[in-house]
Amino acid sequence: MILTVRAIEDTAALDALATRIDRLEWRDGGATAGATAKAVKRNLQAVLSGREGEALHGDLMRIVADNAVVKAAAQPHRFSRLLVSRTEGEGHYGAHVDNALMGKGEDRMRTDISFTLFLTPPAEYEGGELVIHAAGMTQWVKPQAGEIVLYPSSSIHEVRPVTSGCRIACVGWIESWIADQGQREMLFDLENLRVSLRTQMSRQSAELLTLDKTIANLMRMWGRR
Ligand SMILES: O=C(O)CCC(=O)C(=O)O
Ligand SMILES: [Fe+2]
Repeated sequence: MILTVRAIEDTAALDALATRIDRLEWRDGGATAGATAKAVKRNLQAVLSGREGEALHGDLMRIVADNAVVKAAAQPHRFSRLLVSRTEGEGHYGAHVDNALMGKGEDRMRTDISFTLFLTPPAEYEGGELVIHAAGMTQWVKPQAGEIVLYPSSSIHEVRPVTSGCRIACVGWIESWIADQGQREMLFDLENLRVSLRTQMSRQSAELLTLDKTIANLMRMWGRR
């Protein structure tokens, strides 16, 4: 499942983030890629370790992790550290697969879902599409600024060369309670059904209680760290 979620609604909030990101220091993006991905990665990455960088990291994390649709679609157990990348002047990230395991020690995690929070309006740069090669079909995405694209970490994907302008994006990974993407999709469908039925009937109705029970029991059956 490839999903686009609107996460930042107002342009003032996007402008404020852009201003903060502008003040950060940038390094070669190759430093944070796995061995094979490094060879195809041509972009810059913000240093998020300073005081302002950490504050920004916290705010970006809240934008993603507190989003109700992200929660329902991804069933997150753990989030990776986020990266903020800048791609310009023919910069790109060639076809690659993300590392299956990331982080060290306590933070070691499996990557089930990859996501990109797009921070630049699409009219401000050419190219820079995120291209996801799912089984049997290829999807090109270049959404609005403030939208998050979630896609399976198991897919081959790439960022097309940015031929003019500059593309700023925030990327990260999720370890889900539900490792299997088919099971995750079924739970997401049921969750959406529940939200829609709640607008039509009482929460205490037998139908909604049965749905609550089924969702909870499927989570118990499929939920794994
Ligand atoms: O910038 C993007 O949209 C995706 C970046 C990516 O694939 C990665 O960092 O592994
Ligand atoms: Fe990637």
